[in-house]
Amino acid sequence: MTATSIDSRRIPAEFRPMMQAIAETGARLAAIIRGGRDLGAAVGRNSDGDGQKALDVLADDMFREALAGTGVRWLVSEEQDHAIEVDPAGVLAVAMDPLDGSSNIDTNVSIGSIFAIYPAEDTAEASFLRPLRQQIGGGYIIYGPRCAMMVSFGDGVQHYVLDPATDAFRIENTRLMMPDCSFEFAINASNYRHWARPVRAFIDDCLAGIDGPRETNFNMRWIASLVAETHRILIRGGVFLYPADARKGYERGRLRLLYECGPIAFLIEQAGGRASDSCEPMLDQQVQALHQRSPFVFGSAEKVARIAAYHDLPETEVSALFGNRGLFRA
Ligand SMILES: O=P(O)(O)OC[C@H]1O[C@](O)(COP(=O)(O)O)[C@@H](O)[C@@H]1O
Ligand SMILES: [Mg+2]
Ligand SMILES: [Mg+2]
Repeated sequence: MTATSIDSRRIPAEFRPMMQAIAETGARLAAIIRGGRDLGAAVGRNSDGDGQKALDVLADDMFREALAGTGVRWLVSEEQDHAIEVDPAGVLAVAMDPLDGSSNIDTNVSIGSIFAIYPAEDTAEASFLRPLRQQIGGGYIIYGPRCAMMVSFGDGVQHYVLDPATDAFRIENTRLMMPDCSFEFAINASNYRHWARPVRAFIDDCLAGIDGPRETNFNMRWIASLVAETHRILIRGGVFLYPADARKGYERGRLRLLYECGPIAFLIEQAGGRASDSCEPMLDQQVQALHQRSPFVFGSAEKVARIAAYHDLPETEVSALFGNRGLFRA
């Protein structure tokens, strides 16, 4: 059996061995997901208290083994409490969500792997506890009807698709730009009662459709796989929200800053969109802890700016009926 390859012509030389390892592991995982059984079996809990499925653990082991000897010094994973020194001679630091969307494993819905790349420093802390804007690369692999990869090294987003006939990730788009307008929003609406007023007000105004202040009908989507939502938004536009809410443990949202929000925000900005923690640009955030969570909003630039604007409204206006909100007065 030949090894999976990736068209590496647009990948800077220093990242090629690492990207080859990520591509090979992604293709192996795609094959396992296509044919596997019991991948969704519960096997334990990670340091953050999240349940681990068999595929979470398998993906974590596979990426860790594959990245040895590829220029990676430090590795952080959602499934590991602490950073691991993979190779003292490495010059890169990689933070990974090895398997994103694990609640969807049993249901045959798209899942993925997410990675953020930083320059390696002398310690794991210095390599990862830094502003997200210091990323030098980031991307994801999506295991869906097609296995595809989106990756950026700071010069646009490259879109690859795994061709099953050749076992090669061929490049589909060398500089993907997301549509700047769309009428789709993604949020887990079952949490409505727990949201802060500005989030409720934004969603109320979308739901009011043509009869509301936006005078437009919207569609709602929620896949519960960050990678799948990102892929749709990069291809078709729209906006994603996982805000902070009043549930215990969700005061800072659900998604992890270092290996979920950071790399997705990096890709979205590179594709012409915007990403925030609801108010401030996501890439301006400073990572304080490896498994820290953050509220996360991303997508078409205008929508992300609008959501931040709702947070600036005075309390009386977010509580008011939409017709009275200052945002919609001439
Ligand atoms: O189940 P919820 O609260 O809707 O959360 C869904 C979110 O959780 C996640 O599954 C978290 O990722 P993991 O599966 O890697 O823990 C995201 O992919 C998704 O956006
Ligand atoms: Mg995840
Ligand atoms: Mg995960």
